[in-house]
Amino acid sequence: MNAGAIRTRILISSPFFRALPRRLVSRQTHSHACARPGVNAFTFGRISTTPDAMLGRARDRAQASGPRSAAPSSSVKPELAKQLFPSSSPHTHDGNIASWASSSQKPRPTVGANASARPPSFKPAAHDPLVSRSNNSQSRANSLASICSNAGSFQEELGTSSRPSQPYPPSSVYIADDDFSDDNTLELDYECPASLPPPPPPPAPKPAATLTSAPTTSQIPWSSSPQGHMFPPALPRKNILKRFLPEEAPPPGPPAAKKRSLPRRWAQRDTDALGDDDVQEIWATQAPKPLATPAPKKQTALPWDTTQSATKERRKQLKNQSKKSGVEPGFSTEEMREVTDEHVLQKTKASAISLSSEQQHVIDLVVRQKQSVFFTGPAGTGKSVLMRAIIAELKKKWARDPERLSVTASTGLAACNIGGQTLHSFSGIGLGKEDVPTLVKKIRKNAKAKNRWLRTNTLVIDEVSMVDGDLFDKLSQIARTIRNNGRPFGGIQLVITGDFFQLPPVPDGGKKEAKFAFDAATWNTSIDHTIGLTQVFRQKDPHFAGILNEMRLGRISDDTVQTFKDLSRPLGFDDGLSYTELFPTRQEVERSNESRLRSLDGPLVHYEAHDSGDPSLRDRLLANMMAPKGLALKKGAQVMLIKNMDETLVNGSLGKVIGFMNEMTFELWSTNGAGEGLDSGDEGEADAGSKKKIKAFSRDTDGSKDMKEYPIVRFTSTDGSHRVLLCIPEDWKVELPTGEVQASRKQLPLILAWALSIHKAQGQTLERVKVDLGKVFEKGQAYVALSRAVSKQGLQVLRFEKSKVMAHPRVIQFYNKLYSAESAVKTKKSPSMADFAYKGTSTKASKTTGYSSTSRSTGRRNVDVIDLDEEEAAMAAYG
Ligand SMILES: Nc1ncnc2c1ncn2[C@@H]1O[C@H](COP(=O)(O)OP(=O)(O)OP(=O)(O)O)[C@@H](O)[C@H]1O
Repeated sequence: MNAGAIRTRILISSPFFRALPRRLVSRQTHSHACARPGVNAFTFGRISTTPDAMLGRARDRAQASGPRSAAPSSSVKPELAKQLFPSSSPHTHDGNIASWASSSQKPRPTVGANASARPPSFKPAAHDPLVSRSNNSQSRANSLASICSNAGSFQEELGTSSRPSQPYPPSSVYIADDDFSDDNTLELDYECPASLPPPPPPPAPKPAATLTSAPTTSQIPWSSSPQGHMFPPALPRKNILKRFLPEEAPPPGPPAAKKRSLPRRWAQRDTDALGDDDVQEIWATQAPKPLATPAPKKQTALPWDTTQSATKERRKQLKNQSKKSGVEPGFSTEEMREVTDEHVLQKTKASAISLSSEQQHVIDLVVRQKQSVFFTGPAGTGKSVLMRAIIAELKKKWARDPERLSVTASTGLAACNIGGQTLHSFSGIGLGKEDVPTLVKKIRKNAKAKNRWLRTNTLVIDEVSMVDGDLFDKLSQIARTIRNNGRPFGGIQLVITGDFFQLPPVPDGGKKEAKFAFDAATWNTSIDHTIGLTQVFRQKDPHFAGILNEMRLGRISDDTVQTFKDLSRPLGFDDGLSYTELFPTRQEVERSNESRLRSLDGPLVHYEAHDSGDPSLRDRLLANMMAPKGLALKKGAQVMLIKNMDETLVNGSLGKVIGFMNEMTFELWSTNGAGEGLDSGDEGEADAGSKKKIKAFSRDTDGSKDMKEYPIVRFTSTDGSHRVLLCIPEDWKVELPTGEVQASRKQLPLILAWALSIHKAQGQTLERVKVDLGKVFEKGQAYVALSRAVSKQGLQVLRFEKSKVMAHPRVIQFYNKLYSAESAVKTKKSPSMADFAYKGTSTKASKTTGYSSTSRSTGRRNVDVIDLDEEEAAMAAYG
């Protein structure tokens, strides 16, 4: 049976099929009938003429046809029911998305009509989407509304759990001729096993076992060697074989088995996917010493590996090598040695992040359980780290179909941080001021935007606190209309993060106050789970984390006020590195950076960005880019890295410009010990002396290298060690999910970093920060500013006033209701809440943040809610 046949059967025997519109059924079956005449063609041909009645029979037949055909059905059914047909319609709307669609739609059959024509054999079961949808929708809407919308409605929600089912609203979904031009979106991410790629061959013997046993004897013939011998020899194998020619074999007797670690590439790869290169690498690594040439130094790509990825990897290594071994002109020999010493790199590489259990729980919900999730939590709880991990997982999942994942954020800067695009750009709505029918028409005219809506399975939205509630509703309705799917966001899985206590949406001209996303009518029905992250990673000091948390809630004690006032003392560090200043307004920022740059001696060096892309789009797309169009630097300038280089040199690392060199001179510095003879403390002379040498050297070169001078920056990396980097231009791209580049900018990965706006600093972690709260104008702004700091020791606060600490009452109410729901759940012990609730505990979290950590679910659709402790609840209740 081919894949198509199996797929069709599963559709028939699943609840999904019952909800398929008539025309789609006919189309699916028709194509199948054409492909496979005979029994199937007959069956499906009949279905295509009288669908509903035939569906029942087909399903019965499929079920009766034996365990083989029934198995996929039963295993798929609940999953599909859960994923495809949860409650959908926003309670503020009648569910008739036709009213949102363009007026040019033709009369169409409706799902409602199909539902009413269902034969008795389709009596709604617990998982029948056509019935439970209405039921779920109602109870879930109530449940969620009770949590987030109505002050006293939680009790009501508990009381409504036994409400009778309500019929599905009739005639609610219209189908346009081209609405199923992309039928496979309807399958979402389910594929029947037979349509998947063939299963991998049985696992190869464990590499560890193979590899450790190999060197113990020199007489391993090819036939008993690892499965690499199965592969046809390639040219370079000559070298490998040479090592194992009998005459070159070591003398008989077991040579001392040397403990060898696995090559990294081996460890990362599937053992059953060994290629020629792997064989070579394994042999190279395994070759006993006396046999042949010494084992080559550990490489991740061999010279003869000319695959694109290997070449890219090698280039990257070379680039990193030259960067990492850089020596700072003007530093003493000892300091230079310290910088170039390999141990610095070794040490820094050890500090990789491992996700906490609550972070992993969210990954599980999103990636494995395919739930729509909103995860929130105070500043520094690792929301961005988690989001990046989720994106990485989802990218792996959709490696073959990358358009299924769309990564967006509310602002350009936030989007850059996660390698995505703005929500506006993704949706193709421009500024999005028009009403939904107009926006839908606009998108339908834009094939790319329409395709994005149709192809997306998972939509990531970062920094949701800055997404306007009306925009959220519009997007949900647009998705439902364009995808012709009445579920929230047209069935797209949402992965949303942000902290509503941080910066709110920027209100547009007409509106007095911004509307939060959680105030959107469709918010509750769009989110399956709300998870509260509780473990603060940024601040290690529990007291500091605690007072920041007070600020977050806008309720600070007198002691806390005093603590912040005491932080007005100047910051003093003796390593020459200054602090970052944060200001509420952009003017203050520019003024500060310019004056600090002016105050430095020495010539100004300008770096103009090289932009490319469609000129009509380019400037707008690149306007929000962190990398500036023009950058002026001087020796001694304080800069911030705006791109991740490796584990310890990351976006946000602070550094100081210590000189300017071209790539050639920098290489010479690092490889030829160009720092010899430099006296520490005499940077000027050192520079001059070394440049003389370098000039002489560069005359001998063929001029193929870029001789432009770039800044050499001495960074303090995340583990506190110093790293020196020649900062050469990097690329920033604004691209579509397909990888098509819309605009790009080539610029140094640096910005002046004496001062930043608080809005730009959102999402950053700063070791040393001075905050001037004088002109704070926004709720959450003071909290965002102060919570960037890692410690009190690295924080200076100017013009702190209690009145500057403002939390939005609506936000307090929102979080407070999550708490109330949690309290109620604790009392009632709802049996269903355990289904998806986060069960891990985090004692560390309660120690460091004063939070208790479990999150619970409150209803059939399981909404996890944040569990606040008494103190916080008391504070939150104030709102
Ligand atoms: N699991 C983890 N283990 C160790 N460190 C972590 C972990 N998760 C996050 N961090 C660190 O905590 C700091 C804050 O993380 P992150 O910026 O993701 O927090 P956030 O919740 O997004 O903060 P904000 O709301 O302020 O943007 C970073 O320095 C990050 O490296």
